[in-house]
Amino acid sequence: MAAQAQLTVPTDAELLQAQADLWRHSLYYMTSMAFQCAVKLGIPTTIHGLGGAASLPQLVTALSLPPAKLPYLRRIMRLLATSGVFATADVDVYRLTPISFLLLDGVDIDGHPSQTSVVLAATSRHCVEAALGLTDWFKKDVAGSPFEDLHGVTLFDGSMAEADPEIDAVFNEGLAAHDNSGFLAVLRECGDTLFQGLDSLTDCCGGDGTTARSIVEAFPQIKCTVLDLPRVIDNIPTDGVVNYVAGDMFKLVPPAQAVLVKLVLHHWSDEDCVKILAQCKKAIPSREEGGKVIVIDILVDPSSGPMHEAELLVDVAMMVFTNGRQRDESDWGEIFTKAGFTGYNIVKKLGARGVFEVYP
Ligand SMILES: C[S@@+](CC[C@H](N)C(=O)[O-])C[C@H]1O[C@@H](n2cnc3c(N)ncnc32)[C@H](O)[C@@H]1O
Repeated sequence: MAAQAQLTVPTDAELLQAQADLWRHSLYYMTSMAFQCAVKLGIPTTIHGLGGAASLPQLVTALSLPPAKLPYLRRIMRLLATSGVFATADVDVYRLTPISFLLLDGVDIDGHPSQTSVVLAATSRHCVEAALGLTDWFKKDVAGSPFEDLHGVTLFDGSMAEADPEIDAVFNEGLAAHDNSGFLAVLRECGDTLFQGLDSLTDCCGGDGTTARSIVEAFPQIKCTVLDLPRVIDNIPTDGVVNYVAGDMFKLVPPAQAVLVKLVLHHWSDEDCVKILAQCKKAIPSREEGGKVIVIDILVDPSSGPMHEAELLVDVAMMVFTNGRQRDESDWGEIFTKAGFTGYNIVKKLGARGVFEVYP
């Protein structure tokens, strides 16, 4: 007879806590949907327009909602205030928090463009349906992500744009808003270590050149080149500040003293990361001549407290939506070694992101 595990019966207090935790885990999506609803209604921007704090009746009027919806709005706002999206200033009065500051339409806060499109993309029907397909996907022997398996298209490539240009635009807007945020903090916290003394830099997958332009602004001596796919580069007007090169990072990375790879590698499998980094290595001189690759990407770190849950959520999101993953230090060390690098240094952990220098 198979051995039966000995069950230790939980205490009453533990069982009551377990029931509450079970509700939380089963209903977390209510927070996501309430969050999406607040963004779609434009509540952060409306509170901002009302001077930074607003009562429920003020919100109902400003948003042109039926007055009978006020008690329902109260319940949504109460949940979102408990989750830190808003704060309560007084009874039934809400104000903005750092999260809702990131959701103001058309307001760029210290280089963080509005993140509304990130919320709309992440909570879109396409993404939620892909997550609902996780169980079926596990049972099938397929190579692509649950998103590809369900929708038959790959996120962020031409196939998505062809199948549904409208949602593709939301995803790309969300990606740009996400990736362009926080770079001024990198410049402030470790700009000198990373960029002082460099004469040239290639931003590999640098998109529209936003990052490269802020580097040149802070370090005008650096000759900056942005590499991206022809379909991206062909739509960028030349600006005289940065040199734009259309190409494929799997074939050639334009040579420079340093190559920057920011929020790129987490979209790719380990095998592809090794190929990309090997091309980056070919583009730079020896370590003695100052050659290095700067990698800025998510660094999963169990000691990062509440940040760690976010790191794990974006890891599973990568698994559901793409073929990429988030990596801990040993994962990063392994792909750096496999790509032929001799060492690396973690210059700083900024939020969930690690800033690495990787040496040839
Ligand atoms: C996640 S974004 C990069 C974000 C950017 N480094 C930033 O921090 O703002 C991905 C970019 O990689 C580009 N890309 C994808 N495949 C590429 C390839 N094979 N060669 C060059 N660029 C590529 C895409 O066009 C897109 O602009």
